[in-house]
Amino acid sequence: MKIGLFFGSFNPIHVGHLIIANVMQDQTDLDEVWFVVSPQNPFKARKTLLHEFDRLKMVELAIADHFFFKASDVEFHMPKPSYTIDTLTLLSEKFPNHEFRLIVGGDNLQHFHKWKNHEQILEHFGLYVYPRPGVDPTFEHPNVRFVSAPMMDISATFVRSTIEAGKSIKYLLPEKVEEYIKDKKLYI
Ligand SMILES: Nc1ncnc2c1ncn2[C@@H]1O[C@H](COP(=O)(O)OP(=O)(O)OP(=O)(O)O)[C@@H](O)[C@H]1O
Ligand SMILES: O=C(O)c1ccc[n+]([C@@H]2O[C@H](COP(=O)([O-])O)[C@@H](O)[C@H]2O)c1
Repeated sequence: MKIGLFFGSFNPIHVGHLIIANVMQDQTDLDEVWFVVSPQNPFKARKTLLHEFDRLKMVELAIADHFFFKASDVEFHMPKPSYTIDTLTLLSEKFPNHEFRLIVGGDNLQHFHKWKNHEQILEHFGLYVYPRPGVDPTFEHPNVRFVSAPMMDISATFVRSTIEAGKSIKYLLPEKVEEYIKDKKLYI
């Protein structure tokens, strides 16, 4: 099978992530999308980062009813920060019958040249890119595929700041995730 690996901090998962995954699974040759929750992005500060167990739980709640989506905690058992090439290598060894591609938002292309062994990622795996407002990624490589789909101006940063401001996050993420955040009093 051809698997799209959707790596992310998912702090928290929001409807943007779900729409991206659905477009990738439904409109490309990807059979499944696996959401890989990264404990620590090498480029991001830890300040507002929730514990990875909470982030994984929210991903699981969000995708529970989608047959072709899966959640992965593979990076929880690996050294931190989370370098994508190391995870790709491990997953390829573990699942030799699957072909893996990376799903990324256009913003990630801007700094992609700084990722660990990025040439290897391009050569052996390749990227499926979802457009993101405010970024105009000019990146030419035979293994980089731009998927044309509606842009969404939503981010986990916006979700967190909305919660902090005491405003409603209804419709920004699935109801079950909203309930989890409220029950556990997260991001306040
Ligand atoms: N609205 C969006 N449009 C396109 N790509 C997105 C969007 N939101 C998230 N992504 C992509 O999803 C992946 C995981 O992103 P991440 O979990 O960091 O979400 P985020 O909303 O960008 O978070 P934050 O605001 O905390 O930086 C990344 O590849 C990112 O580019
Ligand atoms: O491998 C790298 O060098 C690398 C550099 C920056 C980001 N990443 C990964 O890219 C993914 C997207 O990160 P984020 O925080 O934007 O969701 C996440 O899994 C990070 O670990 C990976």
